[in-house]
Amino acid sequence: MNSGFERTSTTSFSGSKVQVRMAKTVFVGDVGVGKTSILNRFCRDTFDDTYRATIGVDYEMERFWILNVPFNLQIWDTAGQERFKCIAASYYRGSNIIVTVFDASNLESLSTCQRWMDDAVGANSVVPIKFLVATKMDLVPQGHQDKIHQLGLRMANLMQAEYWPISSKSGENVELFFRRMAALAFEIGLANEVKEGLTSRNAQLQRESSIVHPSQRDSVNVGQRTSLHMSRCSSCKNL
Ligand SMILES: Nc1nc2c(ncn2[C@@H]2O[C@H](COP(=O)(O)OP(=O)(O)OP(=O)(O)O)[C@@H](O)[C@H]2O)c(=O)[nH]1
Repeated sequence: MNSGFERTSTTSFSGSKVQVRMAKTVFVGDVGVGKTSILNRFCRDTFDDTYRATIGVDYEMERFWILNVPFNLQIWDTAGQERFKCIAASYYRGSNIIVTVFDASNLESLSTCQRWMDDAVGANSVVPIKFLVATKMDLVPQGHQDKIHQLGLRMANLMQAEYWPISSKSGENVELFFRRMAALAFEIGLANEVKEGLTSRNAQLQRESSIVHPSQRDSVNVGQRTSLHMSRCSSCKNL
Protein backbone atom coordinates (compact mmCIF):
# COMPACT_ATOMS: atom_id res chain seq x y z
CA MET A 1 0.00 0.00 0.00
CA ASN A 2 1.19 3.49 -0.86
CA SER A 3 1.26 5.92 2.07
CA GLY A 4 1.74 8.83 -0.30
CA PHE A 5 5.07 9.74 1.21
CA GLU A 6 8.48 8.91 -0.06
CA ARG A 7 11.38 9.14 2.36
CA THR A 8 14.52 9.43 0.41
CA SER A 9 16.45 12.33 1.89
CA THR A 10 17.65 12.93 5.41
CA THR A 11 18.17 16.11 7.36
CA SER A 12 19.81 16.96 10.64
CA PHE A 13 17.16 17.72 13.24
CA SER A 14 17.95 18.46 16.89
CA GLY A 15 21.36 16.88 16.42
CA SER A 16 20.08 13.64 14.91
CA LYS A 17 19.41 12.50 11.35
CA VAL A 18 15.74 12.18 10.40
CA GLN A 19 14.19 10.98 7.18
CA VAL A 20 12.26 13.69 5.38
CA ARG A 21 8.80 12.98 4.04
CA MET A 22 8.31 14.04 0.44
CA ALA A 23 5.38 14.53 -1.94
CA LYS A 24 5.62 14.64 -5.72
CA THR A 25 3.78 17.48 -7.48
CA VAL A 26 3.26 17.79 -11.23
CA PHE A 27 2.18 20.98 -13.04
CA VAL A 28 0.29 20.49 -16.33
CA GLY A 29 -1.59 22.76 -18.75
CA ASP A 30 -1.54 24.34 -22.21
CA VAL A 31 1.51 25.97 -23.72
CA GLY A 32 2.25 29.44 -22.33
CA VAL A 33 -0.42 29.44 -19.60
CA GLY A 34 2.19 30.35 -16.97
CA LYS A 35 3.32 27.14 -15.24
CA THR A 36 7.05 27.97 -15.17
CA SER A 37 6.32 31.51 -14.00
CA ILE A 38 4.45 30.17 -10.95
CA LEU A 39 7.51 28.16 -9.92
CA ASN A 40 9.85 31.08 -10.61
CA ARG A 41 7.73 33.34 -8.41
CA PHE A 42 7.59 30.87 -5.54
CA CYS A 43 11.10 29.37 -5.65
CA ARG A 44 13.10 32.47 -6.65
CA ASP A 45 10.66 35.36 -6.16
CA THR A 46 11.24 36.46 -9.75
CA PHE A 47 9.05 37.20 -12.75
CA ASP A 48 10.08 37.46 -16.41
CA ASP A 49 7.83 38.87 -19.16
CA THR A 50 9.80 37.01 -21.83
CA TYR A 51 8.40 33.64 -22.80
CA ARG A 52 10.83 30.71 -22.88
CA ALA A 53 9.22 27.37 -23.66
CA THR A 54 9.90 24.51 -21.25
CA ILE A 55 11.74 21.69 -23.00
CA GLY A 56 10.33 18.41 -21.69
CA VAL A 57 10.29 18.95 -17.92
CA ASP A 58 11.95 21.08 -15.26
CA TYR A 59 12.40 20.14 -11.63
CA GLU A 60 12.46 21.96 -8.28
CA MET A 61 12.62 20.81 -4.66
CA GLU A 62 11.21 22.98 -1.87
CA ARG A 63 11.50 22.38 1.88
CA PHE A 64 8.60 23.25 4.23
CA TRP A 65 8.42 23.00 8.00
CA ILE A 66 5.03 21.82 9.18
CA LEU A 67 4.49 21.58 12.95
CA ASN A 68 8.29 21.62 13.24
CA VAL A 69 8.58 18.65 10.90
CA PRO A 70 10.57 18.99 7.64
CA PHE A 71 8.58 18.21 4.52
CA ASN A 72 9.74 18.35 0.90
CA LEU A 73 7.71 19.15 -2.17
CA GLN A 74 9.28 17.71 -5.28
CA ILE A 75 7.87 19.82 -8.13
CA TRP A 76 7.82 18.84 -11.81
CA ASP A 77 7.06 21.59 -14.33
CA THR A 78 6.02 19.95 -17.61
CA ALA A 79 6.05 21.45 -21.11
CA GLY A 80 2.71 22.42 -22.62
CA GLN A 81 3.94 21.99 -26.20
CA GLU A 82 2.41 19.01 -27.95
CA ARG A 83 5.79 17.72 -29.22
CA PHE A 84 6.97 17.22 -25.60
CA LYS A 85 3.74 15.55 -24.46
CA CYS A 86 5.24 12.03 -24.37
CA ILE A 87 8.27 13.06 -22.31
CA ALA A 88 6.15 15.12 -19.93
CA ALA A 89 3.59 12.33 -19.51
CA SER A 90 6.29 9.90 -18.42
CA TYR A 91 6.65 12.01 -15.25
CA TYR A 92 2.99 11.73 -14.19
CA ARG A 93 3.41 8.40 -12.39
CA GLY A 94 3.73 8.40 -8.62
CA SER A 95 2.25 11.90 -8.21
CA ASN A 96 0.77 12.96 -4.89
CA ILE A 97 -0.49 16.26 -6.30
CA ILE A 98 -1.58 17.30 -9.80
CA VAL A 99 -1.86 21.01 -10.56
CA THR A 100 -3.69 21.92 -13.77
CA VAL A 101 -3.08 25.52 -14.80
CA PHE A 102 -5.10 27.77 -17.10
CA ASP A 103 -4.57 31.35 -18.26
CA ALA A 104 -7.36 33.51 -16.81
CA SER A 105 -6.95 35.94 -19.72
CA ASN A 106 -7.42 33.19 -22.29
CA LEU A 107 -10.40 30.95 -21.52
CA GLU A 108 -9.58 28.53 -24.32
CA SER A 109 -6.96 27.16 -21.96
CA LEU A 110 -9.69 26.38 -19.39
CA SER A 111 -11.49 24.09 -21.84
CA THR A 112 -8.51 21.72 -22.04
CA CYS A 113 -7.97 21.46 -18.28
CA GLN A 114 -10.15 18.41 -17.79
CA ARG A 115 -8.14 16.50 -20.40
CA TRP A 116 -4.82 17.49 -18.79
CA MET A 117 -6.11 16.42 -15.40
CA ASP A 118 -7.55 13.12 -16.67
CA ASP A 119 -4.29 12.21 -18.42
CA ALA A 120 -2.18 12.95 -15.35
CA VAL A 121 -4.55 11.25 -12.89
CA GLY A 122 -4.90 8.24 -15.21
CA ALA A 123 -1.18 7.51 -14.89
CA ASN A 124 -1.56 6.98 -11.12
CA SER A 125 -2.98 4.02 -9.24
CA VAL A 126 -3.93 6.20 -6.24
CA VAL A 127 -5.93 9.35 -7.06
CA PRO A 128 -3.68 12.36 -6.32
CA ILE A 129 -4.72 15.61 -4.64
CA LYS A 130 -6.04 17.87 -7.41
CA PHE A 131 -5.74 21.63 -7.90
CA LEU A 132 -7.04 23.92 -10.64
CA VAL A 133 -5.08 27.17 -10.88
CA ALA A 134 -6.25 30.30 -12.74
CA THR A 135 -3.09 32.32 -13.28
CA LYS A 136 -2.41 35.76 -14.86
CA MET A 137 -5.26 37.22 -12.77
CA ASP A 138 -3.49 40.60 -13.03
CA LEU A 139 -4.52 40.65 -16.71
CA VAL A 140 -8.23 40.21 -15.92
CA PRO A 141 -10.16 43.48 -15.47
CA GLN A 142 -11.68 43.82 -11.99
CA GLY A 143 -15.26 43.66 -13.29
CA HIS A 144 -14.55 40.38 -15.07
CA GLN A 145 -12.84 38.53 -12.20
CA ASP A 146 -16.07 37.19 -10.65
CA LYS A 147 -16.93 35.57 -13.96
CA ILE A 148 -13.52 33.85 -14.05
CA HIS A 149 -14.00 32.58 -10.50
CA GLN A 150 -17.43 31.18 -11.37
CA LEU A 151 -16.07 29.34 -14.40
CA GLY A 152 -13.00 28.17 -12.51
CA LEU A 153 -15.03 26.90 -9.57
CA ARG A 154 -17.44 25.08 -11.86
CA MET A 155 -14.57 23.32 -13.62
CA ALA A 156 -12.85 22.57 -10.30
CA ASN A 157 -16.07 20.98 -9.01
CA LEU A 158 -16.26 18.77 -12.09
CA MET A 159 -12.66 17.71 -11.55
CA GLN A 160 -13.03 17.38 -7.79
CA ALA A 161 -10.16 19.80 -7.49
CA GLU A 162 -9.45 22.82 -5.32
CA TYR A 163 -9.59 26.17 -7.19
CA TRP A 164 -6.87 28.84 -6.76
CA PRO A 165 -6.78 32.19 -8.61
CA ILE A 166 -3.23 33.60 -8.61
CA SER A 167 -0.84 35.95 -10.41
CA SER A 168 2.85 35.22 -10.83
CA LYS A 169 3.43 38.79 -11.92
CA SER A 170 1.99 40.43 -8.80
CA GLY A 171 2.63 37.39 -6.59
CA GLU A 172 -1.03 37.33 -5.49
CA ASN A 173 -1.86 34.06 -3.66
CA VAL A 174 1.28 32.25 -4.88
CA GLU A 175 2.86 31.70 -1.45
CA LEU A 176 -0.50 30.75 0.10
CA PHE A 177 -1.16 28.28 -2.69
CA PHE A 178 2.14 26.43 -2.15
CA ARG A 179 1.64 26.37 1.61
CA ARG A 180 -1.83 24.90 1.06
CA MET A 181 -0.41 22.19 -1.23
CA ALA A 182 2.29 21.25 1.26
CA ALA A 183 -0.11 21.25 4.23
CA LEU A 184 -2.70 19.10 2.45
CA ALA A 185 -0.13 16.61 1.15
CA PHE A 186 1.41 16.38 4.61
CA GLU A 187 -1.96 15.84 6.32
CA ILE A 188 -3.23 13.23 3.87
CA GLY A 189 0.11 11.42 3.78
CA LEU A 190 0.24 11.28 7.56
CA ALA A 191 -3.33 9.97 7.77
CA ASN A 192 -2.40 7.24 5.28
CA GLU A 193 0.68 6.37 7.32
CA VAL A 194 -1.46 5.94 10.43
CA LYS A 195 -3.93 3.80 8.46
CA GLU A 196 -1.07 1.69 7.09
CA GLY A 197 0.37 1.31 10.58
CA LEU A 198 -3.00 0.10 11.87
CA THR A 199 -3.44 -2.26 8.93
CA SER A 200 -0.03 -3.85 9.38
CA ARG A 201 -0.54 -4.03 13.17
CA ASN A 202 -3.88 -5.79 12.58
CA ALA A 203 -2.23 -8.17 10.11
CA GLN A 204 0.48 -8.88 12.65
CA LEU A 205 -2.12 -9.58 15.34
CA GLN A 206 -3.97 -11.85 12.95
CA ARG A 207 -0.77 -13.73 12.16
CA GLU A 208 -0.04 -14.05 15.86
CA SER A 209 -3.57 -15.23 16.53
CA SER A 210 -3.17 -18.01 13.98
CA ILE A 211 -0.24 -19.50 15.93
CA VAL A 212 -2.07 -22.17 17.83
CA HIS A 213 -0.70 -24.22 20.62
CA PRO A 214 -1.49 -27.92 19.99
CA SER A 215 -3.29 -28.21 23.32
CA GLN A 216 -5.56 -25.30 22.41
CA ARG A 217 -6.37 -26.33 18.83
CA ASP A 218 -9.82 -27.71 19.66
CA SER A 219 -10.89 -24.65 21.49
CA VAL A 220 -9.92 -22.11 18.85
CA ASN A 221 -12.58 -22.43 16.16
CA VAL A 222 -15.81 -21.27 17.69
CA GLY A 223 -17.82 -20.53 14.58
CA GLN A 224 -16.39 -17.38 12.98
CA ARG A 225 -15.21 -15.93 16.27
CA THR A 226 -11.55 -16.64 16.74
CA SER A 227 -10.50 -15.28 20.04
CA LEU A 228 -7.09 -13.72 20.18
CA HIS A 229 -6.71 -14.77 23.77
CA MET A 230 -7.54 -18.41 23.07
CA SER A 231 -5.45 -18.76 19.97
CA ARG A 232 -2.30 -17.18 21.26
CA CYS A 233 0.53 -19.64 21.79
CA SER A 234 1.25 -19.91 25.48
CA SER A 235 4.98 -19.93 24.86
CA CYS A 236 4.79 -16.50 23.24
CA LYS A 237 4.99 -14.04 26.09
CA ASN A 238 4.53 -10.27 26.12
CA LEU A 239 2.62 -10.09 22.84
N1 LIG B 1 0.83 39.28 -16.88
C1 LIG B 1 1.21 38.04 -16.55
N2 LIG B 1 1.94 37.31 -17.40
C2 LIG B 1 2.31 36.05 -17.03
C3 LIG B 1 1.91 35.49 -15.78
N3 LIG B 1 2.41 34.24 -15.71
C4 LIG B 1 3.08 34.04 -16.84
N4 LIG B 1 3.03 35.11 -17.65
C5 LIG B 1 3.66 35.26 -18.98
O1 LIG B 1 3.14 34.25 -19.82
C6 LIG B 1 4.14 33.73 -20.69
C7 LIG B 1 4.24 32.22 -20.55
O2 LIG B 1 4.62 31.89 -19.24
P1 LIG B 1 5.36 30.51 -18.86
O3 LIG B 1 5.42 30.47 -17.38
O4 LIG B 1 6.61 30.35 -19.60
O5 LIG B 1 4.29 29.46 -19.43
P2 LIG B 1 4.36 27.86 -19.37
O6 LIG B 1 3.00 27.39 -19.07
O7 LIG B 1 5.44 27.40 -18.48
O8 LIG B 1 4.73 27.53 -20.89
P3 LIG B 1 5.31 26.13 -21.51
O9 LIG B 1 6.64 25.91 -20.90
O10 LIG B 1 5.39 26.38 -22.98
O11 LIG B 1 4.33 25.07 -21.20
C8 LIG B 1 5.45 34.46 -20.31
O12 LIG B 1 5.66 35.50 -21.21
C9 LIG B 1 5.16 35.00 -18.92
O13 LIG B 1 5.85 36.19 -18.64
C10 LIG B 1 1.13 36.29 -14.89
O14 LIG B 1 0.73 35.91 -13.78
N5 LIG B 1 0.80 37.56 -15.34
